[in-house]
Amino acid sequence: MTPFRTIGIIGGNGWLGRAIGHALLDAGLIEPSGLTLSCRAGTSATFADRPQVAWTADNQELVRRSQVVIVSVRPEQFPAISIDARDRLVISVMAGVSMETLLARTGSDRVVRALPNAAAEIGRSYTPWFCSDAVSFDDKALVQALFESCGAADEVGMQAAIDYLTALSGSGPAFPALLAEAMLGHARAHGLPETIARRAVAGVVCDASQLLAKPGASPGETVRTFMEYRGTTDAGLRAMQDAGFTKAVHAGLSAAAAKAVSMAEAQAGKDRK
Ligand SMILES: NC(=O)C1=CN([C@@H]2O[C@H](COP(=O)(O)OP(=O)(O)OC[C@H]3O[C@@H](n4cnc5c(N)ncnc54)[C@H](O)[C@@H]3O)[C@@H](O)[C@H]2O)C=CC1
Ligand SMILES: O=C(O)[C@@H]1CCC=N1
Repeated sequence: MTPFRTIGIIGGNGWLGRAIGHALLDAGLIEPSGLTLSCRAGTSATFADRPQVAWTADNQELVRRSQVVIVSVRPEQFPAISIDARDRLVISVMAGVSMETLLARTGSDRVVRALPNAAAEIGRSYTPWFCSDAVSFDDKALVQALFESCGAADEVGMQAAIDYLTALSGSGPAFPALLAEAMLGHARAHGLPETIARRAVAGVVCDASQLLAKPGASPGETVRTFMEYRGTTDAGLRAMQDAGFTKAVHAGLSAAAAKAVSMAEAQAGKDRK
């Protein structure tokens, strides 16, 4: 199935742009000759194994060649990009750039605000997306297929949910990394050999966490089941809670969500000036 004939990724050389490009090609959603990527140098060794993929430094040229335009530059790089993308389906994956800003700066009325995460690189992103009124039923099916090539995806009906989820699932891959780093530091301080410490931490954070992916699994029930042993895990969980674990997680998510909102307001403010 190749539902897209032409797609362009502005910032196709970046972490997320590259991951999306690879996912689309690997899923067979686009032929290499239908994919155009832009970067400031105008060429890159990325996708060298697929020489039909086109590179350009000219983002308007990318728009000209593409029915679907994905914007994947950093939010602070977006104001420097001047494109007229009317009649194109525009998909932004940028954190903290509002629908209103995207509509105003791209000239398109068919705009999607999506928030994948870094696990797109391994086909395991969770990507919520929100769209403007003019996005058609067929466009929506394409957007869902596009992000399912990177993992799981859901349309959400409220833009505010995207700002919130920017924090929860967009930034999310960094949070288990922080937990793993804290565990590693503790294991090292207890004299564990580095290899064993790393294997033990990966065993917990990457492997044992998959218990939560079992059908019907519930994080709350898992915690309660462990606590019922009144043993080592219960002692550990209680000490973590007493030290403010849940409070720290909630504070982190609130700070990240507030940052997404303030970034969007700052971009909109620049447009009003
Ligand atoms: N990396 C992540 O985990 C996630 C990133 N995002 C969003 O995705 C966007 C991209 O993030 P990353 O890929 O991580 O950043 P990145 O810095 O790796 O990639 C951005 C790319 O855009 C290129 N670029 C900058 N200006 C350009 C221009 N005028 N024309 C063409 N290319 C240009 C840069 O050279 C770079 O290769 C950001 O807005 C970020 O908020 C969203 C969710 C997760
Ligand atoms: O940290 C950031 O701003 C971006 C958005 C989500 C992940 N990375």
